[in-house]
Amino acid sequence: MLLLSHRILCWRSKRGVVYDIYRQHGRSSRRSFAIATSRTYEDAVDLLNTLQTPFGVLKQRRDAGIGLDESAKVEMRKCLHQIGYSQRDLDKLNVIHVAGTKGKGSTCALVGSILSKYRQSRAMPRNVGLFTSPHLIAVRERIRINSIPISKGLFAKYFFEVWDKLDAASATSSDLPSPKPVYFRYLTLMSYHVFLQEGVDAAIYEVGMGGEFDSTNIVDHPAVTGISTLGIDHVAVLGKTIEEIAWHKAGIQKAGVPSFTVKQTPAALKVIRERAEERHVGSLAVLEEDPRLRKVRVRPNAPFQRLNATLAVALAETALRKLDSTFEIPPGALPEEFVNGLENAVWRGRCEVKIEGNITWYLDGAHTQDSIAIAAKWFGDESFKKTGIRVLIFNQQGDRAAMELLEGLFQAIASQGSASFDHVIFCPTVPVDKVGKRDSIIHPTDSAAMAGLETQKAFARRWMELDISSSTMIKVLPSIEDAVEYVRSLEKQDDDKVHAFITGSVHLVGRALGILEGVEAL
Ligand SMILES: Nc1ncnc2c1ncn2[C@@H]1O[C@H](COP(=O)(O)OP(=O)(O)OP(=O)(O)O)[C@@H](O)[C@H]1O
Ligand SMILES: [Mg+2]
Ligand SMILES: [Mg+2]
Repeated sequence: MLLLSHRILCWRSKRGVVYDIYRQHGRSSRRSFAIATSRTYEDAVDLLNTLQTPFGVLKQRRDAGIGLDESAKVEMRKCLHQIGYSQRDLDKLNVIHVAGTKGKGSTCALVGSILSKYRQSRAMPRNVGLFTSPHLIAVRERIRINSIPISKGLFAKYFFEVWDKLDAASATSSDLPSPKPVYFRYLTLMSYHVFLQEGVDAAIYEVGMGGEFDSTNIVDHPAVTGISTLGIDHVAVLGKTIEEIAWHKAGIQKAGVPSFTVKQTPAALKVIRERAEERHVGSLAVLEEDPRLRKVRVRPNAPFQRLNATLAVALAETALRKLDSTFEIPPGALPEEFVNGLENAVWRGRCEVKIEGNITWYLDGAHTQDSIAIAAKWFGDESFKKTGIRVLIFNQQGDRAAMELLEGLFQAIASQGSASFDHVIFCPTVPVDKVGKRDSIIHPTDSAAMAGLETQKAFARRWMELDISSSTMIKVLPSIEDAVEYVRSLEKQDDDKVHAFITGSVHLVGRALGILEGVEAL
């Protein structure tokens, strides 16, 4: 059913959930006015997807130069109260809060893995929560307990509990009905509910965007805060300079709370120090690579990952001391739990290698200039000395300077010598002719450009200009499924080794992993 008036757009989903979208002052907000008749995980994800901000609205905001402000935090605090918690309840979570341009998710996963080892050996913490973004395959990957994504059943239960509490608060309020928090805010709110209900006493939070105005930044007394490597990303929202970006990220530091960062450019570090002082943090330490990591096999064994591990060690140690004031690491080598935690941490889709017969898949979701250079170097180190056919699969359709990203990738590959790709494939992340999985529906993309594969065709033209000397086959394919099939057909034709590098977007890598493994979540 689809009813359309100039004020209200209303539709009924297959499962009988009715939604409406009110158009107010040119901006849309949503509110469910009928009770869902069915409340499965799928229903929850469908409802959650209605909270995504449409591409057009994002674009309008960007074009008008509207940046971030306090509003997300104001709304989050209000909603936290509406779902039955006080600010002080969040202190029970002993939050480990991580901001940064690159390495946030990896650092969070490393901390989670270390704490999980202590949970096994000493029952401290009792339960470890991990909130990260974006997800690779299923949205429930964003909320983990003891490293495992919460089940579909738990996701649905907590999703609808939050939904109902917000509806009830809205119904009893004398104010106009307030729209639900948007997608990321809703998930953040829900994560607090999940962790508090499930007895989590150490919760690791990856910032969504920036830090100062992020919806994760409403915890007044975290156990510790960490700022990973800073660089340039999200310039439309955070600013074009490293100082502006650092200002946002350094806004997670809190009064009386220890703060850690890693070595940064002097300009970034200056801002972090100023913000630490302004906030009266407990202490600020700027970490160089931890010498105790020399004997630890972090994966990949690259400087950037050892720096993430350095930060993770400091964050985990501080959190453990918060849980047990007598906790101390003996001088010298790292304790077994730290070593095992670091060596066995799993963070999918980042520098990941998968072998399938003669095909080796190299998957990395890098999508900034700095990280794509690192990913290209990693691929070169892993594959250039080996014989076989080399394939690149690339996409980037978010709010980024995608062409510069592609050029950066080309340069980073070219700078490693004469090896190059035999096949280069550009494809959209969500197939244009197939219905995408509901977990991977991303509204903030330009659907018109996507339908015509305009972005991918432009990538192909640019690669052709850059790659003048080579005999590379350049292709635009309608979906990542087709790209995977294409690579598999190469293996069949030549019976040769194939090295396939998939990069440029976390969403692309996630979808590829879903196809390769046929799983619903990672
Ligand atoms: N410290 C680092 N410095 C530079 N690049 C890094 C660093 N850590 C990781 N990377 C690169 O960035 C990619 C993404 O890493 P990760 O998921 O940890 O970052 P993130 O900050 O969570 O990024 P996102 O913006 O996707 O949330 C990795 O696959 C790797 O290529
Ligand atoms: Mg990011
Ligand atoms: Mg991340």
